[in-house]
Parts: sequence; structure tokens; C-alpha cells
Amino acid sequence: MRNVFLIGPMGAGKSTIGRLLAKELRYPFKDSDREIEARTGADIPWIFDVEGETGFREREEAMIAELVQEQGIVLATGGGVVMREANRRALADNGLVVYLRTSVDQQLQRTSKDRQRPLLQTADPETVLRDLMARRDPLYREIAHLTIDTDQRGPRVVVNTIMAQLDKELS
Ligand SMILES: Nc1ncnc2c1ncn2[C@@H]1O[C@H](COP(=O)(O)OP(=O)(O)O)[C@@H](O)[C@H]1O
Ligand SMILES: O=C(O)C1=C[C@@H](OP(=O)(O)O)[C@@H](O)[C@H](O)C1
Ligand SMILES: [Mg+2]
Repeated sequence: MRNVFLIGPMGAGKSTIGRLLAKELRYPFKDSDREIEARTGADIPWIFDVEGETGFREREEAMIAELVQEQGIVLATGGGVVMREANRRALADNGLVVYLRTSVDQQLQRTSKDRQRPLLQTADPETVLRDLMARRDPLYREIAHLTIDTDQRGPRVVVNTIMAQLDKELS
């Protein structure tokens, strides 16, 4: 069974849609951030605080290398997973990669109340998100097998759109 890997920026809905999609497909759902937290015994803000972003990226790369060995899972990745080439290769070679696209305006709305994203705990999250998008969007596109725009679609509709495309891809 083929894996389905969700990529895209913070607030694109990878974690939310991944859970719903997994139910629909009857695949186990994994969220790489939650797996990293379980393995570390600490949450993402703590890891950034104590080990820095580089420490987090090391843990993330090790976790992705492990998770792509699974068969038939839905995996929600973290928004920065594409920054490392090893991760891009691991995802592209071991499953169907779905890029959930969204605008910076939507990202801001969807992430504003959540304190769990260390990169956005700044006075000017909009500038951070625009800068990350400029650097990461080409990398998301590079490995995506499917791209779905999530700005005008609620989570349920995004799932249905992915399911319709998956039927084509997996048949
Ligand atoms: N398509 C969507 N439309 C509206 N809100 C959404 C959509 N997808 C996710 N959300 C909301 O945005 C927030 C961030 O979603 P999340 O799944 O954590 O994103 P990610 O894992 O990509 O960072 C959550 O509150 C979620 O309910
Ligand atoms: O974009 C990023 O670099 C990050 C995104 C987060 O995941 P979500 O995309 O699920 O918010 C999480 O991995 C960490 O805070 C770093
Ligand atoms: Mg997430």
C-alpha cells in the first residue's frame, strides 16, 4: 500500500486534513511533529528553545527517515521538512506527495491563536511567513505529485478533493 505524505506551510492544514484523510482511507495517521515530541519527551517549543532550530531539524530528519519506511500510512509533515534534501528525497521516493497550498493571509488567520509554532512567536509573523514561503514554495513544488489549494475549501472539501485525485493516482 502506498503512503500519502502531506507537505506545505504552517497552517495549510496538514495535521487536520491528514487525520481526516487517514480515516477516509482507513490508513494509520502519523504526524511527524507528534512523533518527534513522543520520542523526545518534550514539546516542539521546548526543543527549539533548548536545542535550537538545528537540533529540531536533526530530530526531524531522523524521524522522517524512519516514518517513510512504513507502508500505507498518511503522514502530516512539518512545514520546514523540505528544507533538507535528504527529507525531500525520502518523501518523493516513498509515497505520494500532496502539497497543500495556502496564502500567507490564510496562514496568518489559521495560526494566530496557536503558541505552539516557535518560528511565529515574533512581533511580525507576516514577514516571517512571506520569507519562508519564498524559500520553500519552490521546494514543495519540486517534490509534489499533487497540489491542492486550500484557501477556498474547508477541511472536509479538501479531503474529498484529495480522495478524488487519489482514486486516479492509485488506480
Ligand atoms: N482548509 C481549511 N480551512 C479552514 N481552516 C483550516 C483548514 N485547514 C486547517 N484549518 C485550521 O487551521 C489551523 C491549522 O491547521 P493545522 O492542521 O494545524 O495546519 P498545519 O499542520 O499544516 O500547520 C487549525 O485550526 C485548523 O482547524
Ligand atoms: O514550518 C516550520 O518550519 C515548522 C512547522 C511546524 O509544523 P506545522 O507546519 O504543522 O505547523 C513545526 O514542524 C515546527 O514548528 C517548524
Ligand atoms: Mg501540523
